[in-house]
Amino acid sequence: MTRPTFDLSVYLVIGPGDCAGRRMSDVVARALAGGATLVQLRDKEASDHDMLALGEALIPLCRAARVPLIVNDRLDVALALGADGLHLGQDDDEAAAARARLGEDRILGVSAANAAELARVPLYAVDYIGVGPVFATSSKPDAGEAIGLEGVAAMRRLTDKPLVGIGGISTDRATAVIEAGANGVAVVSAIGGAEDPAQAARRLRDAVKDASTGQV
Ligand SMILES: Cc1ncc(COP(=O)(O)OP(=O)(O)O)c(N)n1
Ligand SMILES: Cc1nc(C(=O)O)sc1CCOP(=O)(O)O
Ligand SMILES: [Mg+2]
Repeated sequence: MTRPTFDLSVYLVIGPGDCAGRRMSDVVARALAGGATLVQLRDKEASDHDMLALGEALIPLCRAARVPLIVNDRLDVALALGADGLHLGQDDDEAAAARARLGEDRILGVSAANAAELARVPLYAVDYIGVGPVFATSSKPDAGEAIGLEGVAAMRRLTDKPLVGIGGISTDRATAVIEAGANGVAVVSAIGGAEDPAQAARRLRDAVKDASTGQV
């Protein structure tokens, strides 16, 4: 096994509570049909046991779409599930230790909102950086102050690592996030809360593609 290739363009971050009363697996299936390029299972309330069951429902969908499945926060669940990767924040497990347990064949992402947080990231150990909240969000009550597009641009100047913007990103705002220097957009409500998750994913993907081809 080698590290899965991954595409940050349209990164769906999702849990059962983010799906407007629908089954999470149905929403994820629709998002994948529309072109979501990466999926993260994120449920802050679930037990590890329940998280594992949720992940087991997503694995076949993601495998069929050849889209990596990332687990939020929980290294042991990611390993038990055979997930493709793990996402850690500044207050989660330490990234270098996580890399040692994950091995070289899984994707590891971390969050960093500014230069001070980036300085704490062992860049050699990580594959991408989640940057946010770019805009105000109601999907993460403990998110800090929005860093804005200037915050994304500042992070771009500080590192060559792949960056994915997160927080309050809609289709209308995706272009600006890419133009500010992100390689992709991570969203909860823009897809999870959309009436048509496939259409939402498709529109985000088109917006990211158009904005990316405009970059040098
Ligand atoms: C792609 C991506 N970027 C950032 C985050 C946020 O991670 P974290 O700061 O650990 O917050 P929680 O998601 O754990 O509440 C993310 N999950 N994904
Ligand atoms: C999971 C998460 N992390 C954030 C960060 O800033 O690190 S913001 C966020 C929630 C993003 O949800 P929505 O797309 O609905 O705004
Ligand atoms: Mg976390």
